[in-house]
Amino acid sequence: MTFLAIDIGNTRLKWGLYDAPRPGATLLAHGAAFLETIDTLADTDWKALPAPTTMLGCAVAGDVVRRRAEEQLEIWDLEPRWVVPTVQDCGVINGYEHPSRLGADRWAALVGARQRALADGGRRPALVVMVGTAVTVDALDADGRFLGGLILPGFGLMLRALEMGTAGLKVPTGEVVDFPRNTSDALMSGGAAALAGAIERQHRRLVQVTGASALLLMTGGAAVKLAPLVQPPFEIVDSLIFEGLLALQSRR
Ligand SMILES: Nc1ncnc2c1ncn2[C@@H]1O[C@H](COP(=O)(O)OP(=O)(O)OP(=O)(O)O)[C@@H](O)[C@H]1O
Ligand SMILES: CC(C)(CO)[C@@H](O)C(=O)NCCC(=O)O
Ligand SMILES: [K+]
Repeated sequence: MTFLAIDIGNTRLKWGLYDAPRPGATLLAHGAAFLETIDTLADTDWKALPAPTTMLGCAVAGDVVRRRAEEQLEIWDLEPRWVVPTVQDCGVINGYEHPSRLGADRWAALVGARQRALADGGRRPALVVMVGTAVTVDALDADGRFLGGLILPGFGLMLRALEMGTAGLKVPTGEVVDFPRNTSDALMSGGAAALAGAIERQHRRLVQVTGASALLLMTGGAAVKLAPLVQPPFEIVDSLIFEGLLALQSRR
């Protein structure tokens, strides 16, 4: 009963093949592909994979990209299924004004975070941070209620905006440092400080509002860039979205 989890973001498609569709399943194989290259997955990364029995994905890059992914899935006898956020699932209550308009990746990550909070005794709120093309900072209280969250530009979008809107800010990628003394480091550190500040602020608010010490879980390709700056103790969980997809699939 193998299970394929897919996360289509705005930059890359990430996939993971598990030995079963349930939390705690073993990851058998995984990979990532930039959206420009996903049309070759069936002929490359997926070609020699054992056929998945079921799949569940979250896709936030639009219908066209999702359909391109579905074409690649045709090598297997598989019904493509995609997450649509609901009012409640797997112990998470969706507080969005229009629950289905919440990003499916955010919903999956919240479900994954709730699984971890429950494993941790269940009485801790959690702040769920995804650092991808866009950055999201989502708050979950101790009862699994999604209180709401922020959407910010990711590193790439921030840098591109500064590049496009100025004459003199076209420079190579820099490092995150406290007091930058060249343009590259100033840009990279500025972006990192903006994101770290938002994360710390939401974490502080969540602790104030819930009166409990909140878990801080970070995921996404660029989460490691923030690690040196973020003050509250945090855990980087690369597979957070996949963990949510496993939980969502297991209760169907
Ligand atoms: N020149 C750059 N310098 C530093 N960071 C960059 C640059 N270009 C892009 N990035 C950042 O790298 C990250 C993209 O990494 P990655 O593809 O691993 O993210 P991701 O989690 O797969 O994103 P998504 O899920 O949105 O597709 C984004 O945060 C992006 O903003
Ligand atoms: C915010 C992103 C881009 C993060 O990947 C995605 O979750 C998305 O497109 N969300 C839809 C809008 C929303 O979540 O309010
Ligand atoms: K993402």
